[in-house]
Amino acid sequence: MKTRKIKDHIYWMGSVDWDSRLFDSLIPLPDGTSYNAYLIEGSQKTVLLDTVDPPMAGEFMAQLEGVPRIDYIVSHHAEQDHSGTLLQVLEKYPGARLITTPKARGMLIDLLNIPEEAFISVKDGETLSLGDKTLTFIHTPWVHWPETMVTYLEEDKILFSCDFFGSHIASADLFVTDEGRVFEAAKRYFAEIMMPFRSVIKKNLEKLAACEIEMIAPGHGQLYPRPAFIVDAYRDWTLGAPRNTVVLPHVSMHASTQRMVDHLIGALVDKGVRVEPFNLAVTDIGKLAMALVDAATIVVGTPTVLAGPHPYAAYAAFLANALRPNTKFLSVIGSYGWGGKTVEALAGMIPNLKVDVIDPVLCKGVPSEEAFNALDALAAAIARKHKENGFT
Ligand SMILES: Cc1cc2nc3c(=O)[nH]c(=O)nc-3n(C[C@H](O)[C@H](O)[C@H](O)COP(=O)(O)O)c2cc1C
Repeated sequence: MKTRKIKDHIYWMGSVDWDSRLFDSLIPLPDGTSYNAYLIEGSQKTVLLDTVDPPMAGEFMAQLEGVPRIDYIVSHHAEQDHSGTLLQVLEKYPGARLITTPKARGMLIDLLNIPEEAFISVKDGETLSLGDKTLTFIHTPWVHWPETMVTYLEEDKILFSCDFFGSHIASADLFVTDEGRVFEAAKRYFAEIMMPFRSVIKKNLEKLAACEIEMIAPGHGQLYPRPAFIVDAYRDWTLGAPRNTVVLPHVSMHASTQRMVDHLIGALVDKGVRVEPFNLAVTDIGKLAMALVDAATIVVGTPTVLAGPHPYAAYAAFLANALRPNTKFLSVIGSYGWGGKTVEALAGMIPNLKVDVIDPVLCKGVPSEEAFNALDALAAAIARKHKENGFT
């Protein structure tokens, strides 16, 4: 992809990664992603905002061939998908100074061996004049590492937000054209990357409310010409109450747990509770993460395997614990052959979740009438608790 003009003297640079299907060796990328860098030419100084993932360096450096001078490079975030090409850029522009938060300075030295003399550390709210354009650096810690910041371009009212408000989408459209599609991708991104830091993100959103923003230019995905769309979505994901929804990650080897899951889905639907089941043997964990953003209850469906939960169920519990959703209730259902500590093991895996545990439903072998009745009672208890809490 070539450099693209956003407005006079403001350009998108970077790389659209159409084919990547896994990020951080963990996160599924059904729609690829992009690594966005930006170039701003002021009347006196030129600044580059971020770089690209090292495998994309060739494409990025080719874009820089037409750029004779860079005075400053802003590194919003030390993670390599944005910072990984900094050394090459500094080599090409040895006079350029690298602008970061004080924390990012240390991290970039540790991660990339960037020489100390390249840095200028900026305070929260510090400004930099490019002549006719003014940049304000706003520290936004834990979006999603401790060192992160964003840049506000005052004259053009553009927020360069790096991972904040990002989405993993590869597209030839520079700007968001389909808000529905981007909503889904941005919610997935929020769930996987931002959700563990929900409370600090809330504070960072409040901080940004002071800026009049006409466009958001993130580090991944398309640019937002209507920023309210994504800012409102972030407010909802961080401030909103959980919904009247059960997320039901489950796995079954010989169909007994599966029959329990099927029964519970029907019982919950009868009681007016939405259900999002995820068969862990085939599921995309990004979809599971996304569903956790606003689910009031998690029910894990698992057989007992070697005295504990099936490893896929353990993985789902571990993931939910790491992502720290705002879930309020949790239960476990499943089949066993002779005995074990499935519930105790799962309960020990979720110390971060502030949930009330609703009585589990375990049954020996294939589910009996008694087990189905217990599942009906579980569905009724969930529906009652959701109603008592006003979850809609
Ligand atoms: C590899 C393996 C290990 C198992 N380990 C246990 C166990 O430790 N304790 C137990 O009660 N049942 C154990 N079982 C039996 C299953 O829990 C039992 O067959 C259950 O009904 C399977 O549920 P499913 O049909 O949903 O897969 C094991 C089964 C398999 C295949």
